[in-house]
Amino acid sequence: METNLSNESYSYEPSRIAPGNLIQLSDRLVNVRLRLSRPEIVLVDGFMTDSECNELIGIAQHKLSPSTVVDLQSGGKILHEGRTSEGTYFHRNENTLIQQLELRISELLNFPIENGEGIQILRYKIGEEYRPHFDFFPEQEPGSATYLSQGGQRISTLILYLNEVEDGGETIFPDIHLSVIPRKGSALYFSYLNSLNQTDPLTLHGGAPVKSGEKWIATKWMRKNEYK
Ligand SMILES: O=C(O)CCC(=O)C(=O)O
Ligand SMILES: [Fe+2]
Repeated sequence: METNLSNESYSYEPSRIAPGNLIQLSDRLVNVRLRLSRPEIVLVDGFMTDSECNELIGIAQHKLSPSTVVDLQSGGKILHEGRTSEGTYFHRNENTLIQQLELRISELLNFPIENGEGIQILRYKIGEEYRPHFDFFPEQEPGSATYLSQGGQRISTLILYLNEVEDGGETIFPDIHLSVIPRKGSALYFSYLNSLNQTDPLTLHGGAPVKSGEKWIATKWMRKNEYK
């Protein structure tokens, strides 16, 4: 008799990301550096050039404000001690660089641009962090309803590292004991919603406190349906 010792409830499905060590996108060749299948995590190098990273930081740095989290009761955005970065958003298509990145992301993920939220930029200074959390919305909480009404549940996250962090600032997955060290131009993908609408609890993750230097990232969340 087969016994499910792992106590797993999430059913894993084939990756959307192409196989192989190198992936040719229409404007870049990117190198896959790590693939994990449970949970699904893919790390690629060379997703952005240094000058694209610098340009993105340059246009974001003047419009940062303190990061918020969703209040699960009201659906409003609130400040929270677990998330101490500053950030900003770009609308889809907001400028040429954003447009190019959105096309590249959509090609890497084999998923429609229209399902993407606007790119979020975050800056963490020394001591700032984002404590472990899920990027999907808890379906049973009243505060999730407004978010879920704009394109449905999130299915995946792509984090773009825009600079090198002198020390600290890893993206951590505590339940699988994984830390990813930021590298300028690299992209970290993880997915957590399958076609059965199950969400993967192993994708609990956070941004560890920066110990030295600054950390800049851009984040693209994909929704199940078109995001409006
Ligand atoms: O800072 C990180 O590495 C993680 C960021 C993150 O989890 C998020 O933006 O949702
Ligand atoms: Fe997150």
